[in-house]
Amino acid sequence: MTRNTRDWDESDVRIRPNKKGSRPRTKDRPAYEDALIGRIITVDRGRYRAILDEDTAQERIVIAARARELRRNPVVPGDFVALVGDTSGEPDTLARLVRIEERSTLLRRSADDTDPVERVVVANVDQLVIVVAAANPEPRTGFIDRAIVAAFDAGIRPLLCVTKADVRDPEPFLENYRHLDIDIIISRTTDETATGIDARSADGLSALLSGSPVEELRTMLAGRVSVVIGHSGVGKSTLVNALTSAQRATGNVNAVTGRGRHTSSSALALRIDNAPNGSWIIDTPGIRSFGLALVDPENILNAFDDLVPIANACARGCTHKPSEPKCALDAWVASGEAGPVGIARLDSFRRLLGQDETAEAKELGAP
Ligand SMILES: Nc1nc2c(ncn2[C@@H]2O[C@H](COP(=O)(O)OP(=O)(O)OP(=O)(O)O)[C@@H](O)[C@H]2O)c(=O)[nH]1
Repeated sequence: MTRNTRDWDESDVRIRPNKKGSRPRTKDRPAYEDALIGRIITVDRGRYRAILDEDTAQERIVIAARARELRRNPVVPGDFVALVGDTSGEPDTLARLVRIEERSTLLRRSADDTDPVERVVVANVDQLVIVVAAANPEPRTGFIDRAIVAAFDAGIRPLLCVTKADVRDPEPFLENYRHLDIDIIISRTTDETATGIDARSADGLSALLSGSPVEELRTMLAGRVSVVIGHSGVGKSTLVNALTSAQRATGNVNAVTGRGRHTSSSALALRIDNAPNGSWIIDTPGIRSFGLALVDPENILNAFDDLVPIANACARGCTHKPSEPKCALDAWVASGEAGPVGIARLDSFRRLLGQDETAEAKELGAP
């Protein structure tokens, strides 16, 4: 006779001693209905740091280990997870992570030469902040396009943040993005000490960032969870520090993560200062690529709401690429109804569609 699963606790997980059959059977797993739900902020060598009772007086960081039955399931920053056992967050305690809640979005890093496995990077993010420098290092449209495709495909809103506009005018290269519906923030350093935001970079030096672009970005990130990507040296750390500085100044970052940021090699969720509850930014050191192998063209098309009704006339299975003999988007241009803006939008759409064509295009850093 089966017991009511409500009576079960974690000790009811049946672990069979047999080597081959050590995973508990699905039907025997308890539901953990009394588990607490937390947000994963970072993962470090098999230990998961979750924030519990967020934005309440009981808020605490709990360190957890993954339950045996989840060992094949990646848990990443941004995940909401169910925790049982000691969830006090007291020093030297360890909770047990027993379930990953359903994810609203998921970003994957593509396989590359050194790592053949496609890995999950972050979960449940609303926005992808793509940071590029106007110069030093040079901006690469390939990198940006692939990141935009990855975001559209995952149902995440992309934002483009151009740094170092004090070094070079970014407008000529931004022409490539004016026909996409994405917000662009242009950041620069300033001499105005009264309005500038002093932010430390990854190398420990300070840069005085012009205040208004940082505030514009802060507004766009308000109340949302965003992930930030960019090549080394573009000023990503400087920007993230400008948005999360109060935590660092008060030393909370170390309390939260247990280590200094520059030693961090995994993604890390940080709370944005002077922003409403639930405003988080996830920094992704060293992550330069996203999986584009299985991009669905319809997901890209959906980001171009003016093209959707036109493309509805296409035959089923039309990829909308220029090679399609009867794509309704070509007929629209030929009829003269598209106009110059429509033509530019179609060009942008097709440029993004082309991003999944070659194997090396999977690597965001490819020139
Ligand atoms: N001129 C100028 N320099 C900037 C700007 N933003 C950042 N920098 C400088 O660019 C350098 C690199 O900045 P970081 O923030 O460390 O760059 P990063 O992208 O985090 O680099 P990694 O940590 O290597 O990934 C630092 O010396 C910054 O002070 C800017 O808007 N203008």
